Amino acid sequence: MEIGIVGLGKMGMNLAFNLKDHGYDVKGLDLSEAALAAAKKEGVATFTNLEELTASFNGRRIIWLMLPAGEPTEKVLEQLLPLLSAKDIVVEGGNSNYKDSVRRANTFAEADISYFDCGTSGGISGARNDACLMIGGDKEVFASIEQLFKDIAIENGYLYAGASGSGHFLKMVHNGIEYGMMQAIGEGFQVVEQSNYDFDLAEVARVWNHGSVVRSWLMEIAEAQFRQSPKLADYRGVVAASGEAKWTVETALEMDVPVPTIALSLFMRNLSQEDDSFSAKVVSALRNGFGGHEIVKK
Ligand SMILES: O=C(O)[C@H](O)[C@@H](O)[C@H](O)[C@H](O)COP(=O)(O)O
Repeated sequence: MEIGIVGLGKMGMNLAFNLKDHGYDVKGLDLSEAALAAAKKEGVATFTNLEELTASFNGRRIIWLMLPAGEPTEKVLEQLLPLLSAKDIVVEGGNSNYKDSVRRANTFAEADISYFDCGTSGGISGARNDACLMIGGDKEVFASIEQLFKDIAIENGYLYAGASGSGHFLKMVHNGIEYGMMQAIGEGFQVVEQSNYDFDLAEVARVWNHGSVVRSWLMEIAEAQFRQSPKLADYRGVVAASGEAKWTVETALEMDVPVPTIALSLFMRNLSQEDDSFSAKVVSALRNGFGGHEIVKK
């Protein structure tokens, strides 16, 4: 089966190799020469533009996008639409907002092109060997390409989630949960680290990974990181947020569903980006104003 991967970044490249391992005729497109060379070395046919990529198929095209969400994905989809034919298939595997996925699926449906939103989890190693996939789109067309998802996913690691948008909806909520779990692990280890005991954090993570309620992949990652850098002394506590937890909170607000843990986890990341927050300065000024409490000056 021929399949085109647009975007040979960390995720796309490994997905291409995963597909290659499963006998697919993989075609890769990227703007980076280094990425194209790396893909070619592993037997992926490489392309530098969508026209040539789409023209290279012998039959029904399956184009899998693995691009940063937002503008890059939107632009490529706009360019791709006129190059495809009825019955072709698009799989969008980035971290897109599910509302964008619904809109895009409707646009492609007008040209009789099936559009699947595919929430992809498991990081780089997942993309390479055993992905976790949440897929939204037409059920019958999904059945016709189900083997594709089965092949690249871990056993039991794919789900036909429902109508368009449902795949990215699930991935959005998944990432909200991810934020909450990571924040809780971070807070717990701060208490452990600042206690009067002389704990070896890697060893704490190790024992929690064996039989405890909180054993998990995240805890395994914590163990590995603490082994590399026992107190993370060379790290700064600055954490980015790509958008999905924010969408989870926005969606929950629209639905009147309380998500305090996910919301606070998101706010903690936002706060981590500020060296010295203005809100804390205001609180300090107010406290000084009514109580004469000391202001810590620069
Ligand atoms: O399930 C996954 O494999 C992850 O969720 C993955 O998608 C990644 O971690 C996010 O892109 C990071 O998101 P943040 O930048 O918001 O932490």
